[in-house]
Amino acid sequence: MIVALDGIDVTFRRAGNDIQILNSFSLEVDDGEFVALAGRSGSGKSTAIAVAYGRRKPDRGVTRWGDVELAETGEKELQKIRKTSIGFAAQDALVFDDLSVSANVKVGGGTDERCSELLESLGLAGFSTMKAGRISGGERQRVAVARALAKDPSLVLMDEPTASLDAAAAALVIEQLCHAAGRGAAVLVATHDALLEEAADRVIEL
Ligand SMILES: Nc1ncnc2c1ncn2[C@@H]1O[C@H](COP(=O)(O)OP(=O)(O)OP(=O)(O)O)[C@@H](O)[C@H]1O
Repeated sequence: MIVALDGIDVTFRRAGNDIQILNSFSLEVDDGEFVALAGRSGSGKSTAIAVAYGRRKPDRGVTRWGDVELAETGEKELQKIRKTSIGFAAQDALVFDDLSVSANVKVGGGTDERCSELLESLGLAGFSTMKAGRISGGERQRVAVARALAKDPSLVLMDEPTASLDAAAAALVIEQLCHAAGRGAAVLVATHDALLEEAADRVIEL
């Protein structure tokens, strides 16, 4: 599902001043395309991902998922589309400590088979019955990635999905992102990771 941001402005108020983070920012990610959103810390990458997911309403500009314009669509309908078609992992992705690793992935939907396959591909097969509260930060990050991909979404939006990972674990995540684009999903990922930028079809600098 193509995601398009068109002429987006976002301004935050800080210490009594308005700071414009996004200024007429536009991007479009096509089906089957893997795009990395790069830029220095504080440049607005997370903000752009939040706008693309409809988590943050821009001050100006239009966001579209396919032919759905977010500002003109009710929250209930947006929620339905998110549930069926969008795989999202925030920078601080929520992992439920009291659920097992596999139950955490199943929260994202998808078949049991697909969830197991993702755990395997992301190097987590040995952890599937463990409570998520007992696994490491990097393992939690991969659980969040697996959950976002479990339903084979047609749009993938992630914020720094390899930030807590070493190169070997990051490579597993990157491979799954390439795989998602390969089966036709639009993939947009905010990142600082040079390996991820290298793997992307296109890098947009903020
Ligand atoms: N709700 C908010 N209120 C005020 N300022 C905010 C808010 N959210 C973000 N900002 C500011 O907007 C700027 C952009 O933030 P954002 O998180 O989008 O950057 P980023 O490029 O993702 O950074 P990083 O690479 O460090 O994660 C930062 O200076 C941040 O402090």
